[in-house]
Amino acid sequence: MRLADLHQRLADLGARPVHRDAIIRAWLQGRALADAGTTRQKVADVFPKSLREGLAQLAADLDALAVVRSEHPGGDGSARLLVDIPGGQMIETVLLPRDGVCVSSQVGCAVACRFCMTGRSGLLRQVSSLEIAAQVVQARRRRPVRKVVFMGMGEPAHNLDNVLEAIELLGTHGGIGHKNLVFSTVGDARVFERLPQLRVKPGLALSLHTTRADLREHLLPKAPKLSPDELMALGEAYAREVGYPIQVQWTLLRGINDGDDELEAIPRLFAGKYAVLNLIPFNAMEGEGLAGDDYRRPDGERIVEMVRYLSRHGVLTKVRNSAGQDVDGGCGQLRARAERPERARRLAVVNVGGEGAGCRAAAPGDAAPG
Ligand SMILES: C[S@@+](CC[C@H](N)C(=O)[O-])C[C@H]1O[C@@H](n2cnc3c(N)ncnc32)[C@H](O)[C@@H]1O
Ligand code: SF4
Repeated sequence: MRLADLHQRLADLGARPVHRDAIIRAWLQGRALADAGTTRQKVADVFPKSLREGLAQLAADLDALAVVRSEHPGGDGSARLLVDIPGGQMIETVLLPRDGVCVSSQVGCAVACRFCMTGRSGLLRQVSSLEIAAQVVQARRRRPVRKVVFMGMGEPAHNLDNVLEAIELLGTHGGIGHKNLVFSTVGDARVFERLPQLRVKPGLALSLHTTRADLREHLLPKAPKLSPDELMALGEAYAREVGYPIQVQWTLLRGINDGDDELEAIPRLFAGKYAVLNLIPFNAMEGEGLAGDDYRRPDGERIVEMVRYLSRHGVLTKVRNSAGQDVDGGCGQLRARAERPERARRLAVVNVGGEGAGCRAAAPGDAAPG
């Protein structure tokens, strides 16, 4: 369901724009639709009878957009939700520490990054704007939400209309600060055209992973063929326009993008740019045929060394640990496990202890970089 469908539905029930907006606000804030006014009495006073009578069914239909199948609390204060969406598909939504939520924008993903579980299946289905918003609603029913990061399953640039509609909705009626909406992408020309035109301009996280164009083409085989230099230039223009820095994402793969060559090239790439660097230690799972069979994360000492070197050379660098690693923290892993119960018993999460992939425990914008 998209916003136009909801508007039509409310109009058919006799809602005037002011009623419609009050109902959408109540929904996005995780309140009952019947509490859209300040009191039930007030709703009864101001809403037409047809609308009052239709609210229960509408609430049920909105609830069906994202149904929490199971909750998996992590030791770090996060919780992974396995969520059913209409049509028999499952997605992951992650409640982050410090009032954040990480939402999924697609079931599967066509970019096929070699280190990502979600990319293994290819694209299975787009997640609609209201299904994205419904993930935030589910989060708000559990805890306060002040930040929404699009770092769950899927590539937001490949579902742009739905993601941008969700961003506009969350940044207006949803009451989320614009820079606290974080659009995470491998980079796509359409993103850099469309984001500046939005009323609600989100923060931008750019999944770069390397300074080398050839390595990037290998790691992200179906990402648009924009070089790291081009991506940084496009990100820089957006960051200057909106006034908040690009968050450059770098999934750390031992022996692949953690070498001295990258360390020397990163400060050159970042020189003069309004950007911060998030190093994300690779999150792996055991088991044949699962993402990351060939990858490892660097050891802790190397990661510390990298942060020190980069900080000394003027790059604001943070290590971003994923939320809920003790519960299949890598993006798409919980879903994969749920879809393969017979295999699940043979699997074990390799990297436990609060580090890994997908949704950051400390989401971009959460803490001062450096
Ligand atoms: C799951 S993606 C979703 C958003 C978007 N498709 C993107 O790539 O930016 C969010 C982040 O998770 C990271 N990621 C995916 N799989 C990972 C893994 N196994 N370990 C660490 N980070 C991972 C990606 O590199 C990306 O920066
Ligand atoms: S990292 Fe992002 S773009 Fe790459 S496959 Fe996973 S979800 Fe898709």
